Amino acid sequence: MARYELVKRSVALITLTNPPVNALSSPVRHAIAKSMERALSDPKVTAVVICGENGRFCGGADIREFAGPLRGPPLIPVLDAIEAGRKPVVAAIEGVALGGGFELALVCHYRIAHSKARLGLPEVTLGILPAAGGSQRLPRLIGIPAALELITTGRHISAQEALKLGIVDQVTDQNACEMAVEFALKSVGKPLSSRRVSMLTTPCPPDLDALLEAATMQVKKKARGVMAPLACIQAVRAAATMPFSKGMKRESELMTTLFNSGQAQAFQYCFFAQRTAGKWTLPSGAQWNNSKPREIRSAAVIGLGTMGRGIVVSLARVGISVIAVESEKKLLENGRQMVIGMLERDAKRRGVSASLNLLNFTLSLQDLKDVDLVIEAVFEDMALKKRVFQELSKVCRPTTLLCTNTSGLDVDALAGVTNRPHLVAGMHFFSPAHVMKLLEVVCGPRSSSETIATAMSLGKKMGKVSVAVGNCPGFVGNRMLKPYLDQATFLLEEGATPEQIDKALEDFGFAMGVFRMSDLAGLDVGWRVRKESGLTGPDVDSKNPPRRRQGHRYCPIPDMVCEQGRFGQKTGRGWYMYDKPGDTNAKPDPLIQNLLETYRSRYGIQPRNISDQEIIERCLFVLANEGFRILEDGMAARPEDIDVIYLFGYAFPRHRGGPMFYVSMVGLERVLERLEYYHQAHPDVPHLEPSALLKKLVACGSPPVQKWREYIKTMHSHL
Ligand SMILES: CC/C=C\C/C=C/C(=O)SCCNC(=O)CCNC(=O)[C@H](O)C(C)(C)COP(=O)(O)OP(=O)(O)OC[C@H]1O[C@@H](n2cnc3c(N)ncnc32)[C@H](O)[C@@H]1OP(=O)(O)O
Repeated sequence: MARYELVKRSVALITLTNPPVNALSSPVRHAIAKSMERALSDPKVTAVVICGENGRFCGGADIREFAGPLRGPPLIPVLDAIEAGRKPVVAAIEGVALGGGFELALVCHYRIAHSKARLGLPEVTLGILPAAGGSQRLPRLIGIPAALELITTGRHISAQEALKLGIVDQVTDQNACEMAVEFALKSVGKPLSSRRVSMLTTPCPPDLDALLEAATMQVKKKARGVMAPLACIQAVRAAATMPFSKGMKRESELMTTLFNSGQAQAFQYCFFAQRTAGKWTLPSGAQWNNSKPREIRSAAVIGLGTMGRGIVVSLARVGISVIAVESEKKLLENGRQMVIGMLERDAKRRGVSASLNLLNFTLSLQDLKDVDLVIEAVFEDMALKKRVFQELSKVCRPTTLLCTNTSGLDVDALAGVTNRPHLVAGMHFFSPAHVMKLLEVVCGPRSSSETIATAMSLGKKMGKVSVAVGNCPGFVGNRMLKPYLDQATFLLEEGATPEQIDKALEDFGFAMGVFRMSDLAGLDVGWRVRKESGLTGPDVDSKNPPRRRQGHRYCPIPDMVCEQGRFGQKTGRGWYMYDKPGDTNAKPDPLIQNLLETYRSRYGIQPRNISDQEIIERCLFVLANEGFRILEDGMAARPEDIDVIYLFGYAFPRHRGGPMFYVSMVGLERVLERLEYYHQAHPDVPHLEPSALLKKLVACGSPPVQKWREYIKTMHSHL
């Protein structure tokens, strides 16, 4: 777990050997401690260099170990012994020095970094704080403001920035390890006391309180209800106001609180869920590690609406040449200007030049004959999409992959109109497509493993978190959204207000409640879908009771809101009112209150007081209940995939881990009991009926979420 060798006759070289990221697992900590003892006690050794195998210094503590009791030597004494040693120790930082890896570097007396290395204290993103002395040493080394920013955001910095901040002593383009050995030899005999960061006095700004207060306000606004950034601020305050040993004690207390909060578990689950999601499998046995993706050099995007424009930008900024297609000259010109503007702004923000030379705009599908892949992003209209796919089938060379950005239509029906159904898949981006990280890759029953591998790999290249899902109406994300939205509107009927429901969801951790979010997204989109599905509009059977459709409870209030031309922020009116169209400041609207009151009295509904608990339970338990059905149906391979979709596509609060993790933390038995209760109260809402999988998991003793897969019948898998 760490190699020990003597180089240049007097330098002990300790190499961490724990692939893939040289995490500080128990055997690694043990090996470091033993190697340091050996180096310090060997009279031949005059200096020490610590580096990591395979060009990676260290990715930090082994996060998997956090799930169990501490085994092996604790990290802090191992690090303290390095700093206290009487021989100079140099960290040779290549690749990454993150979390505990960065803290390891901070106890070394000197730090040499390769120019491509990245450093950071990302613990806050795992729901914890840098608790191996990082929160106490970094402020001493670089001052409060800079340390506060790095510790509360978890941002990774480049070697150059680290040099500027005074974190590293030298940056090199050459072999950092060899440079560190040379550096170590030159350091022999020099006094070490000023190199021990724990001995430094924290440079304390006169406006410390104001600075910490401002940071507190900022993190409270940015990460509602999240404890870790607040604990980080308290730890930094300790570094500014306490001696090192007392600060370490405070750091440890804060860490214990975070560890016992449940939030740390949720964040760490998210870390692994995100990585698990990339490991897709198809029923054929093809999977992520045995299927080769094609290289995509050129692509076409059909339709330059909001989605199409974002997709063009996502492709072009990773170096893929794109032909963008529109049906009319005016739309094409408008799309061209928007895309160029978006790419230029994006390039400016990233400090690179905009890749405008990769763009071509055309009105003719004939121009697509040589592209490697097409992404169709026209209106959600099956007949239109089928015409496009038929045309593409004729125009594109037989090997071109044909993908659709549909948000829920049948991908296999589109594959069926082409001459290459195996090369058809869904690539469902989320709006705005150049910003949102999620990509649902929809695997049709005829999609080949190469097609899926290519779509997944292209997603990764574009910086997306790609999740493979099955082909069912709404796929995973939007299929689950429907019952969630239904519950919100049923609660309105029963007596709640949009602002009450939003507040309950925002207190839970969502940045925006469901109605505020709908106003932002535009209410007309859902209205059009409901009209097309025959749920509202002139075609609705007049004999249908007004609050029932297709045999189930239906709430027509969203349709009534749209009928008044209230489409959300863009029209200045929606579930809320705004000072003018385009404004974002949502204010409760008495007209909506009136509409609800009139509606309730028209249907003889006696409004009742609805608790926040009921709002959360009905909205979120029904969301997870549909997630269980999706798992039963084999449309998602595992609960982690569903959670990743909700974290990255629907801004589910990360400190809750995603809907499936959340219900596992509430306790499946409790969730089952509450769903049974609500279903009894609302028997005409089938989504409230507990799913068979939920019942099965409860009957099997409510195993942890990571084990649910074992209880899902694989014969149903569509993935
Ligand atoms: C009392 C003292 C207590 C605590 C103090 C210290 C706390 C910490 O150090 S917490 C850990 C802080 N470190 C991190 O947050 C870094 C996490 N890792 C990453 O950001 C990335 O993995 C990377 C930038 C280091 C590499 O990225 P990439 O090349 O894209 O690889 P992957 O992310 O796919 O990771 C590959 C593989 O490694 C696993 N892994 C990565 N880091 C850790 C880790 N710190 N502990 C355990 N495992 C780790 C990752 O899960 C992947 O494996 P799987 O595919 O099997 O999941």
